[in-house]
Amino acid sequence: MSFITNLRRAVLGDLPDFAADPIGFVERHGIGADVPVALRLGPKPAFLISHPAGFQRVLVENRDAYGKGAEQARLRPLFGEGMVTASGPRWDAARQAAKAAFSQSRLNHGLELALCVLAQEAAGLAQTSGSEIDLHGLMGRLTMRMVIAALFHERLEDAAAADAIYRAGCVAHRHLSLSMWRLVDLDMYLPTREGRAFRGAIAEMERQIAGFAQAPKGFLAALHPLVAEYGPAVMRDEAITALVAGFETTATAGCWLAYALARRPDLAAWLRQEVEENLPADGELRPGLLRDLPRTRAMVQEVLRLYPSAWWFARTALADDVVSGVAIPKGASILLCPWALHRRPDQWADPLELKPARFLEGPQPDKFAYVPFGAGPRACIGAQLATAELTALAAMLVTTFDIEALSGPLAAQVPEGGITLGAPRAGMKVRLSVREPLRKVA
Ligand code: HEM
Repeated sequence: MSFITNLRRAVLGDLPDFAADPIGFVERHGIGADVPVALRLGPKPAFLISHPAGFQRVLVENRDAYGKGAEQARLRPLFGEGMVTASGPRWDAARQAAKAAFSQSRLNHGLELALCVLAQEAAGLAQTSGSEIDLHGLMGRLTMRMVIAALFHERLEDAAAADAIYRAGCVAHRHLSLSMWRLVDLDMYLPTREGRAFRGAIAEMERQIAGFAQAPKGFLAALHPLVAEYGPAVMRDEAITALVAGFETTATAGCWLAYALARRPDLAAWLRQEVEENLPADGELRPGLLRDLPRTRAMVQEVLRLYPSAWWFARTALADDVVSGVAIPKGASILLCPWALHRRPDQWADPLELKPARFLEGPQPDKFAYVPFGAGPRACIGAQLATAELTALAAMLVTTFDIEALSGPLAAQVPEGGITLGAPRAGMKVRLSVREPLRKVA
């Protein structure tokens, strides 16, 4: 090895290897490991965790010894002190307020609006029946509108506003993915093009959220006690947090779900039969119906097993600990990796096969072997919403369209592996052709 290579390795550790091929890196190091794997990501020690007992220890058993430390600093310009980045009493208060927002009745109303948006978008897609579509762009625009409808009870019918907030979400997400493994995020300090674009995206989201906050509904209305305690910036921080946490994760899952259905017409037909048997006479999807579609939900669960949008998430050790016999020093970074966990052959029969029926039959997986939404007190607040939205999306797709995959086999698709899993860099293309008369548009 040359002097430069040695120096680079001494300073950056495993970072260059990780950044060059993130998915390959965690597969090589993580799948099958029964203890935390020591890594060096920059100057700090780090550990990759991809076994159930490790998730259990860090997220539940000894959770007070792990915090959302340095890893979250990169998110602060965007999320401020929102729920993802906050800790202590501020986090506690936000979580309580959000629980009220996600109560069954509030959620149902938001979901009804999200389903109207889905029906509208399906009608739009039907007009271009037979054309080639890139799934990531389609799902991004669709889920941004659905999440805004579900959370803020706004249908965002103005196409220019919908486009602007979608683009802002993409820029913000891309910046977080690019800066994630840099030792210093210079874009935050220098007048670079990237930095300007990121700040512009934040400003656009703030502008639209300020508009929604003028007559707060849904999630924003539930934040009142928090605003009274912590001041008006809470509204901005929590709304951007929920929007960004909820949009790209759901879009990524929607992409893999649609592509999986395209590659597996047998599964699409299996789902279609279930949905058609349960759809009311007017053919409209409603929130209550989504609970009665076990096959469709199992498909969503299986897609989130093989393609978990949150394919890794991080903690910082706040105290020394021992995880499965390995000493974890205070200050170490912990990478928890659902991608590697969900593909363990000791936990899943045929782990690389898409088999939704595994969630309907036979023994269910260890609680800590399946964590697409995390676990413990900081598990995803939007899990129920995301599952409902994805179930509705699958139901709409199989009953409305024939989906033809144009980008090759599912197993050959390698996700980008940024801050969320993402789609392959080259995109995933499909052709959507209308199957039958469209459902009524709300
Ligand atoms: C398929 C879609 C989604 C996936 C896979 C997902 C996954 C996750 C995961 C794994 C965590 C835990 C991260 C950690 O422990 O560090 C999390 C947290 C969170 N998610 Fe989601 N999420 C999704 C959709 C949503 C939606 C729709 C919302 C909108 C409300 C949302 C809001 C949040 C928030 C606010 C947190 C932070 C919770 C806390 O720290 O207390 N997520 N999500």
